[in-house]
Parts: sequence; C-alpha cells; structure tokens
Amino acid sequence: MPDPVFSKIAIIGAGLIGASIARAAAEYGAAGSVVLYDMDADVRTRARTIGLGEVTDTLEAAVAEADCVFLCVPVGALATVAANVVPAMTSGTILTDVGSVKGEAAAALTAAGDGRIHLIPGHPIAGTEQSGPDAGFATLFRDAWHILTPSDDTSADYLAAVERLTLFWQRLGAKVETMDVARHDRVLAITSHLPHLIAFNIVATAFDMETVEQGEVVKYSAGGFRDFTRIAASDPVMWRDVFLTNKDAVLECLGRFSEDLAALQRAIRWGDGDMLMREFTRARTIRKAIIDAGQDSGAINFGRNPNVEPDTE
Ligand SMILES: NC(=O)C1=CN([C@@H]2O[C@H](COP(=O)(O)OP(=O)(O)OC[C@H]3O[C@@H](n4cnc5c(N)ncnc54)[C@H](O)[C@@H]3O)[C@@H](O)[C@H]2O)C=CC1
Ligand SMILES: O=C(O)C(=O)Cc1ccc(O)cc1
Repeated sequence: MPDPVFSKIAIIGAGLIGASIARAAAEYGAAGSVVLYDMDADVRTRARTIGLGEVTDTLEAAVAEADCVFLCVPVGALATVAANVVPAMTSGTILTDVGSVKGEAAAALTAAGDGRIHLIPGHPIAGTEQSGPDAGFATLFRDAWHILTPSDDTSADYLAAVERLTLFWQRLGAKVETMDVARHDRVLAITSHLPHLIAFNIVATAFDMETVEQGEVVKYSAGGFRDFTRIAASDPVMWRDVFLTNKDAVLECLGRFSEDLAALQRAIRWGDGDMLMREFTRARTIRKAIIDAGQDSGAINFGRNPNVEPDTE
C-alpha cells in the first residue's frame, strides 16, 4: 500500500460521515492513525466498541498533532466547533468539513481561522438516510464526487494543502472537483436539498390525509412512495440546519418548482394530455442522460450501505 497521505487525522463528529471517513482511511491506508471525538458520550462509547479508531474524551486531545481535522457535525454546529478546534491545532495543518451547505461552512471556518491553519471546506456527494457511528462504511465515497471550495489564497502552502486533501479523498475513491461556494449551494439546492424537502412533505401529506388509512399507506407503499420514505427518514437535525443555512437558494428553487407544479395541475384540470406528454418525455430524457453519464449505474452510494440488508417489499 502507498504511504499514508496524512500521518494523523482527527474526526470531530463520529456519525455516518465521520465513521465512514474513519473506516475508509484505515481500509485504504490514507491516514497513519485516526482519532475521533464526539460531544455525545454514548456515541464515543459506541465508536470505541466498533473500533473506529482512537476515541478521546476531549476535542483538544483529538486534534492535537493531527495534520488534518475533519469536522463531521451538523452545519449549524460548525461555527462553534471550528472556533474550539482551531486554537488546539498545530500551525500549517488543514481544517476541512463535510457540511452539505458550503456558504455557511466557509463562513464558519473563516471566522474561526487565525492565519495559522489552512481552511478548505468540502462536501462528499455521498450518503444515506442513516446516522450514527454504526451507519458508517468504508466504500461510501468510492466513485462519488467530493467537492472542495477552497478560498482564493494562491500561496504555494495553501495550494499544496489543497493538493494533499485532494489526494486524501482520491485515496478514499472519490472524484474531487473544486467549486465556488455560491455555485455549490445553488446546484445542491436543486439536486439534493429540494428533493429532500419534497420527500419530507409528501410523506407528511400522505400520513395526514384523512381519506387514506395509515395502514394502507404502509401496506401499499412498495413503489415510488417507498423511495420517498427512505429519504424522509434522514436525520432531522442535519436537514433543519441545511434548510436554515441554504435559505435563499432553496427558496429560489422552491419558487420555480411551485410554478412548474401549478402548470402540471392546470394541465390535469383541463385535460391537456399534450402538455403532460411533453413534460414527462422531457423528464425521461434527463433520467437517461444521468444514467449515460454514469451517475446512477450503482456506483453512487446514495442509500446503499453494503452492510445493511436491502428492504424487503
Ligand atoms: N448524511 C448524509 O448523507 C450526508 C451528510 N453530510 C454532512 O455531514 C455532516 C454530518 O452528517 P452525518 O454524519 O450524517 O450526521 P450524524 O448525525 O450521523 O453525525 C453527526 C455527529 O456529530 C455529533 N455532534 C453534533 N454536534 C457536535 C459538536 N458540537 N461537537 C462534537 N460532535 C458533535 C453528533 O453527536 C453526531 O454523532 C453534516 O454537516 C451533513 O450536512 C454530507 C454528505 C452526506
Ligand atoms: O441518501 C441520499 O439519497 C442522499 O441524498 C445522501 C446525501 C445527503 C446529503 C448530502 O449532502 C449528500 C448526500
């Protein structure tokens, strides 16, 4: 196996993403050692029991002498955690995160920065609806995009740090791209955040409908609705933070979505089959383009944890 990219990494937040980084770093030899900290004592105990790495009882002990620190906490907790982590870090090392909203993450890291640490926000475009240390698995990031949103610092040291972090994620199997923060948040608003909002909403609507027996919703939910319930099972704290911190981009998409939905509503009301055919045919073409681009060939890990039995219908 090639030399580790980092001799020691620290992971703050030992949930799905933190545990997956820990497992992948060990499996693919990307880090010499892995140290974790979580504010929840039960999570720390579990992380020790399942052997994710060394688990410390303080944040400071975890980050001491780490050459890269990964913040794997909900987006709303990033500012506080970053402010506590930076003073305990060694000069010249890297602070990154995995938050789903990069505007908020970049602001949190920048506010905590003291000029000694390389701040490189990041986002793995891979995950599942599960959370907690047991949900993590080593292959989560394989063939998935990892987006880095580096600052405009063009110093040789900073560029070398970005290069090293890129190598780390590539060692975990990810395809790394750099992107502007605002663009990231606009793209993810439509490709990830709005779909989650729609899933939360459709599941709530189905359960609130007085005309539908809840037992029947469960009994007949083998098709499309079942896919929505998987996404709607995602962690409420994480998703509350996503919507509160990517407010503008999500509201913009939601406005467009509502207009398009109203147009479909009108077509159904007036029996405009041509319009429905046009829209559904276009959607099918887009799906085909995604498959042809290799984005849904089974390589992307959304909701696919090889350690968990698939749902039986
Ligand atoms: N779940 C997913 O599919 C994906 C999540 N993300 C991002 O990854 C981050 C983590 O998400 P998950 O791993 O899914 O969540 P999780 O809920 O599985 O784990 C988060 C962990 O952070 C800990 N934590 C919270 N506040 C903390 C604090 N102040 N100090 C120390 N530990 C703290 C919690 O106790 C928990 O164990 C979020 O920012 C999310 O936006 C990114 C890509 C995919
Ligand atoms: O499980 C799914 O379908 C996902 O969409 C996972 C996911 C959730 C949040 C992210 O920021 C990235 C990926």
